[in-house]
Amino acid sequence: MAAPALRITARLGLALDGATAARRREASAPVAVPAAPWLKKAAVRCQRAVGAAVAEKKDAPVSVAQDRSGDGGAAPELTVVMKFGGSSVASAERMREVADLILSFPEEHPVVVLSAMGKTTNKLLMAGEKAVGCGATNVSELDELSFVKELHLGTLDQLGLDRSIVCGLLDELEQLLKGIAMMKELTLRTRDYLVSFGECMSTRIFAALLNKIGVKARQYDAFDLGFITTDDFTNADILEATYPAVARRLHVEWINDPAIPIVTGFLGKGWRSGAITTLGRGGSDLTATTIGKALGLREIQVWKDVDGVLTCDPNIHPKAKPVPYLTFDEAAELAYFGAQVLHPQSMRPAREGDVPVRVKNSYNRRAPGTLITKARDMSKTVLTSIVLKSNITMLDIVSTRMLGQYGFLAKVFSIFEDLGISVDCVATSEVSISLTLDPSKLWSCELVQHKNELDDVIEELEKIAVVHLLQNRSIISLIGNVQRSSLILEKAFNVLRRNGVNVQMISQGASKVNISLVVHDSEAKQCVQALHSAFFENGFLLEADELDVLHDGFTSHSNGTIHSH
Ligand SMILES: Nc1ncnc2c1ncn2[C@@H]1O[C@H](COP(=O)(O)OP(=O)(O)O)[C@@H](O)[C@H]1O
Ligand SMILES: N[C@@H](CC(=O)OP(=O)(O)O)C(=O)O
Repeated sequence: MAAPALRITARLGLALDGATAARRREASAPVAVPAAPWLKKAAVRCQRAVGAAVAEKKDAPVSVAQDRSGDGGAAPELTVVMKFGGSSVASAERMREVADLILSFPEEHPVVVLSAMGKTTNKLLMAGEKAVGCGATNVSELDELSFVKELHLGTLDQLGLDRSIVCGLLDELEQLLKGIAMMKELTLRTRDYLVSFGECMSTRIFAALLNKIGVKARQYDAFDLGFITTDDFTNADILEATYPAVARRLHVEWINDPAIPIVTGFLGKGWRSGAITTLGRGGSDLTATTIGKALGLREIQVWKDVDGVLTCDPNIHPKAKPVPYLTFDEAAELAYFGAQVLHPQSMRPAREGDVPVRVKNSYNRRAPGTLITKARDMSKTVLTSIVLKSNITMLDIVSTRMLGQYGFLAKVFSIFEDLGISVDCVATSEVSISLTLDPSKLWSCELVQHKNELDDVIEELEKIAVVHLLQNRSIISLIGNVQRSSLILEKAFNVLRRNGVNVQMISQGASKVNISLVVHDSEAKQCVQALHSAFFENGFLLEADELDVLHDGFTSHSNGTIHSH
């Protein structure tokens, strides 16, 4: 396709209203908080319990929880959010490590947000899918149900905690799966209820662990804490009412009875249905940033299993390295365009509340991680990170000139709006539009599988245009300083040309941090690897000063040339 004359990038997140009959799961009984006070005595017990578990590890010094109330009087303010993802709390040992990690910051008064343990969410989803076809009597035998039971009960046993902490939830889970088997149906609403068990159990176990070692903790289900969302099951958006509700509840209970809040990530309550909703896969990051904004905290820490946001997905390129600083815009763009490390919407509350986000490694706590803030010095920045989003559907739409340019663009986008389909990248010329469709709004399956939705779009578009459907495409996003776009593009296209890759669409975001290139799926990984080598491994970025000179020379002398590095 010829390169379009004018390029814009647009995102249309289109909400589907899922008003359904109200039904809500009863909030589970809160974890009992032992009488042990939030005081120095607790520190001694913490040292014994947690210290014993990790004392031999040289890189994980145990610092003991101090008297966090300072003068022993009024509770100090909550200071940070610490969010731990599934990989950070995947086992009893990991839970102990995370408890130790939290206690190693005695000066902090954290709100803790947890995801489900390990791969629990995937297992629950798989159990649900299988239950649809297996018959109610066979539900108890489902491997995935056994896995989830064994993981949680085994973890309680290893931590010396009472199995009753999750028994009620496990019974309820089995009942739900039997219900799915009887109905032979798994709706989006039921999926959310189903996966909620993961976070409900991990937080209860972790709160009980902290309480056992003498650190007062209080478990909260986000759907009871004040997380109010749209009723878009599996991909709900957080509503404004959430912020004051969450702030009030956490603040008042902390002041009256200081105990570390342990909050379920990922979950909310639909404002119309009153049912449990989820915030999209990886949504616990969004839970954390929402709490950070609600309470106006000093920092939001997102603890992962990598040393921060990396220059690319480490599964694509093992030489990916940590990016020390990012802006909210860069991080949002990176997440939106497919970097699994952060939830796409998670930067929004942090940016609105201007609360810095730190991405850290719970397996390597000394690593500095990535600090994400509103602004940073971009003067030496060329490229920050390369992101790949695969299995994308692309549409080339060429006007049949039945409409003027304005009418054409408006009509095309109104078709997507009416059908509730999100658009990722757009490149336009006067009479044509190329765009990619965003599969991320859909739950673990790609848009291309939703044949009817696509057929409807194409049928509507064909009333005003000639439409070509191009599947199995990938978007490679170059996140960086788009003020240096000529330099980035020159280098990128050199690499792509050397690798014989034909770029099918190019789009530069208005946010000035992202250039997106669309290539065929089959070439995409190899492209990212070659681009990573060129930009990050051959001293290219170390020559930023030199690039400055070249860049300035280029802009001030229009006939100047930039040498390929
Ligand atoms: N640019 C990137 N930087 C860091 N990690 C990335 C990137 N792209 C993909 N990843 C993947 O994201 C994973 C961390 O995100 P995630 O699994 O959601 O963490 P958690 O479950 O701990 O919240 C890493 O293990 C890594 O494989
Ligand atoms: N457990 C949910 C929510 C989440 O945020 O998980 P994680 O932090 O492990 O990506 C999921 O798997 O999507």
